[in-house]
Amino acid sequence: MGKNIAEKIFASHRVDNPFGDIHVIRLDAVFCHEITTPVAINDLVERGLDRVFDPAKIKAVIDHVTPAKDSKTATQGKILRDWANRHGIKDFFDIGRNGVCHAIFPEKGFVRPGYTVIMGDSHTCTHGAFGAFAAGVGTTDLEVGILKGVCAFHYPESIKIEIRGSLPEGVFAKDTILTIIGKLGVNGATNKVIEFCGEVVDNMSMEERMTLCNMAIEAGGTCGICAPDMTTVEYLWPFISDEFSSREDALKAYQQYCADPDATYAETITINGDELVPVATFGFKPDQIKPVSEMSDTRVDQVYIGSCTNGRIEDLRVAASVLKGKKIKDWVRGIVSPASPAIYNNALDEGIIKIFMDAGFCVTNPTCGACLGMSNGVLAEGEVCASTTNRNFNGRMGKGGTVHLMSPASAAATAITGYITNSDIYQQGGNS
Ligand SMILES: CC(C)[C@H](C(=O)O)[C@@H](O)C(=O)O
Ligand code: SF4
Repeated sequence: MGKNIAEKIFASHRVDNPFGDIHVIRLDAVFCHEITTPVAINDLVERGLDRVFDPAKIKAVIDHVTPAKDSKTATQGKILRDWANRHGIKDFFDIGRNGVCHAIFPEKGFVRPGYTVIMGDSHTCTHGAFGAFAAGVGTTDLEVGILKGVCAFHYPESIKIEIRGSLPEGVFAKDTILTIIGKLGVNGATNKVIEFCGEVVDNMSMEERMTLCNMAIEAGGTCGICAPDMTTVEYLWPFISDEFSSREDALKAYQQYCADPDATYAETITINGDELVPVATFGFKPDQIKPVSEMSDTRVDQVYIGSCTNGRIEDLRVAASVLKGKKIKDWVRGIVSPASPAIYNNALDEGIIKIFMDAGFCVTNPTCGACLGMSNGVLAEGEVCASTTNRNFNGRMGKGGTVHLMSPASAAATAITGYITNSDIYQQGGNS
């Protein structure tokens, strides 16, 4: 019987099947950040197990609150930093070189098709964009991963989501995934892998695929996943050109992880890309969505552009194309956090940072910060934020605050009017 992508990855990484549907798989990478890994480190130290399975396969970054805002966050950073130094973890990204984990790790070429990756972070599903099985885990799994390089999973069933046709002008990967979550509901993919396919996905850049996979967890999915293709190979080529004699060879090797034509799925959903419109969330769950055009009476206090969902260069480019030559509304606080130093640098070189600043945005260093209401843009009670992030939970960006999730284009248009606004009003041009 044919296999889907996750089944192929499990088949090639399985080291044990101790009972039932529990499968122990070998890990190609364990990613770490300063919020969840210190808990695991302290526990391992206390148990006399202060070891790592392979320092080259562990990648660590201080990203959630950086620069540290208080003693507590400084200590969390210190625990991660000391641990990385003590174990010779070379891929450790500290202040000045750090960025949001799910932006910086792919950018460094750390994720490849067919890889298995865990991290103590729910948006680890982002890395499935590369045709990898990447899942967020809790402290115990993280400790086992760090020590032994393995992780136990329930054998995952997959939901296939085929997005046909093409996206209309002004509709983006973010609108697509929000619409999908709206259809699935926040528990619609619980413990399942969401395999995205179809013409729309085939035509997406790696950044757009990351936006898609990033929010799989918001429908309960263990991982989002896209089949590796030439777009994947092109993105990875600077990192893999020593391994393969040509891009075609790389593609051939990676295609072993594409789904078989007769693969089976728990469910198959077909979406017509041509029918999608710009959407935003209302309420406190990511499946509560409405067309942006129906939300024009929602006034916002803050607009945030950043995060592992939409803080990449293509996101900043599209937002800047909306903002160029305009000023944001006087009552709006605009904040943009490029998700990594490379993104920040590119945005500087392309004149994007200047466009943001001229429009009245504050530009922060690369960090999660405002996304989870920890720093650099926390909301006050009763305030409303239009945000390119992935969670609109009650109080997410600050106690008593409300978050409306949307694309960078919609967020930029909203900053200009001060009310939730469709970028159509300002933007003529491409979909990039
Ligand atoms: C801090 C971390 C545990 C958390 C997560 O896992 O998602 C954070 O990244 C978030 O987005 O809320
Ligand atoms: S940017 Fe937001 S969602 Fe992404 S890892 Fe950081 S806190 Fe979590």
